[in-house]
Amino acid sequence: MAELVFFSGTMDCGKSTLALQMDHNHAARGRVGLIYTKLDRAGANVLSSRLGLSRGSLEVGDDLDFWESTVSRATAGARIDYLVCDEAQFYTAAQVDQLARVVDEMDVDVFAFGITTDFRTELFPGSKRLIELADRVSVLQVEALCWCGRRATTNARVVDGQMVVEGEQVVVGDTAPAGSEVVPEVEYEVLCRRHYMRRMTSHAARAASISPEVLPFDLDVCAVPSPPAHPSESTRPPLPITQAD
Ligand SMILES: Nc1ncnc2c1ncn2[C@@H]1O[C@H](COP(=O)(O)OP(=O)(O)O)[C@@H](O)[C@H]1O
Ligand SMILES: Cc1cn([C@H]2C[C@H](O)[C@@H](COP(=O)(O)O)O2)c(=O)[nH]c1=O
Repeated sequence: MAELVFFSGTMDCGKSTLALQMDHNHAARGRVGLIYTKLDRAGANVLSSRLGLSRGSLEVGDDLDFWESTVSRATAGARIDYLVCDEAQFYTAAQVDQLARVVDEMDVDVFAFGITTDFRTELFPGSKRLIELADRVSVLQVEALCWCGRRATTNARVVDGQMVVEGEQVVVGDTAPAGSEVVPEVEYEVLCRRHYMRRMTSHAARAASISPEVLPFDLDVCAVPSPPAHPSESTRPPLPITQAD
């Protein structure tokens, strides 16, 4: 029986890589699928992974009706066993309903991939509907890590070097590679919840650790360890929020 599965996680946890692997594995067994994505960083009609793999794909526009499109392809004689749907957080709730209908009425598997929450820690519309409707929600096993070494569960947006919590929900962008000198206008950084709440990006933590103003505080708290973090970090006293801003 076909399934609607939502593979979810933070940015940079391997979703697009898994999407390409799922397609590869199913195609290798003779199944026929369609690959969809929306607003991939690499441009329209491409599903790309940071591991360097990419594939041509169908671009999802707001006016795409997955049900109509799948029915018309099948009616024209195409065989469709599964749909791979990347960047599904950007899909509309109606499109997720259409995907569920494709699963239930056409027996086509739908493998959807996307981040759950935006830079404000609020659900994206597509992810919200997928969590509501999916047969399974699978959190990716590869954990993206916060700079402190804890598991990252949030996606912070950094504009001109400052973490922001207001703005447009959709701004296509990338996470900064470690040690990168070039700072784009908008980038993202995955953080653990506690450092998200304190607005403590790796850059802010590094700045705090070298600022003379933090000298009266426990410098160890402000130090920027290279992951994995010191195991005792979870027992350290919390940094005052004012220091993180
Ligand atoms: N140079 C590299 N060597 C090994 N793994 C890498 C490298 N670059 C990226 N990765 C892996 O790729 C993951 C990001 O994959 P990607 O599919 O682009 O993520 P997502 O779609 O979730 O944003 C990283 O978490 C890391 O595990
Ligand atoms: C948090 C957040 C992210 N985005 C964008 C940034 C990227 O283009 C994609 C996520 O892609 P990935 O393959 O999972 O890295 O989403 C956004 O538009 N708004 C946000 O709040």
